[in-house]
Amino acid sequence: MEQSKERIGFNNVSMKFDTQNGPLEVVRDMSFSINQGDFVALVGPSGCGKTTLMNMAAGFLKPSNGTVTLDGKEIEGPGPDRGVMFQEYGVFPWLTVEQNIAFGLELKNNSAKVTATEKKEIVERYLTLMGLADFRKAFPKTLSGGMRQRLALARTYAVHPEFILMDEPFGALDAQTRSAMHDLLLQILHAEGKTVMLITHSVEEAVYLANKVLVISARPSQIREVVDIPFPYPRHRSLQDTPEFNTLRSHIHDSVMREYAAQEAQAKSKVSN
Ligand SMILES: Nc1ncnc2c1ncn2[C@@H]1O[C@H](COP(=O)(O)OP(=O)(O)OP(=O)(O)O)[C@@H](O)[C@H]1O
Repeated sequence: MEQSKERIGFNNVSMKFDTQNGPLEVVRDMSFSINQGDFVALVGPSGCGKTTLMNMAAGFLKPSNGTVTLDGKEIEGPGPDRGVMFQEYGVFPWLTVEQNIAFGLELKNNSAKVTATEKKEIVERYLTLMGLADFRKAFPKTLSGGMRQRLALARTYAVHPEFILMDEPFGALDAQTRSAMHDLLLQILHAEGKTVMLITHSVEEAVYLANKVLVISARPSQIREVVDIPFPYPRHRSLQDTPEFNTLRSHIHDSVMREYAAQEAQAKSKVSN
């Protein structure tokens, strides 16, 4: 499939929530495309509406106005083509580590015909890749936050979704594991050619992983800036030490900080009114 074909489209999307304090306009008339093979990272101030946008792509929320489409058709609900990983990990506490990884494959079993042997191989592969092999029989509550996050990553990757939608997937990891998980994700994408939407608070992570970074404005959110990240894949960690990487990182960082300041100013003016 050609690289530039639109897969997920946000078309004049607006979102208003009814809250105890009246209507809250979270997203205003936003349009952007996620094309085949894109890795799109969304950065912006806390509470600006990034998770809301991801929920729309996942099919958990419908916009108040406008449409979110997949291959030109309006998204009506979640589907196995979109693997979603939320901030709060998304692992089932009543299943062991290996049962958690196998869970999505069992669901997929009906449609995509994963045999029992293949399922075992996939589970083993991700237990090893995520450093969880010694904990296969453990329940999530006995794992550290970082291990639970690795388990959630394993669950998301194991079902081989066409799209990976991730909300702060690496937030609970220590710096070394985070770095290893970045490289693992890049490897998987390189091998399997997926399309990714990532929400992150780390500008460095966004620039290292993505080919396009969207800077989202203070609420009501709009796209403040689209920054193309020109570094070819596969990428290596040494990229992060180059002047080109640092120039992009500081540019995006400044842009995000301006939006933080705008959001703070908005909040202060509400308090003083
Ligand atoms: N179902 C809902 N009902 C009412 N308000 C909501 C609902 N979902 C989200 N909001 C509000 O919409 C705003 C945007 O929330 P959202 O979680 O999308 O932001 P975010 O950019 O992902 O934040 P963060 O970076 O802190 O995770 C917040 O003010 C939140 O309180």
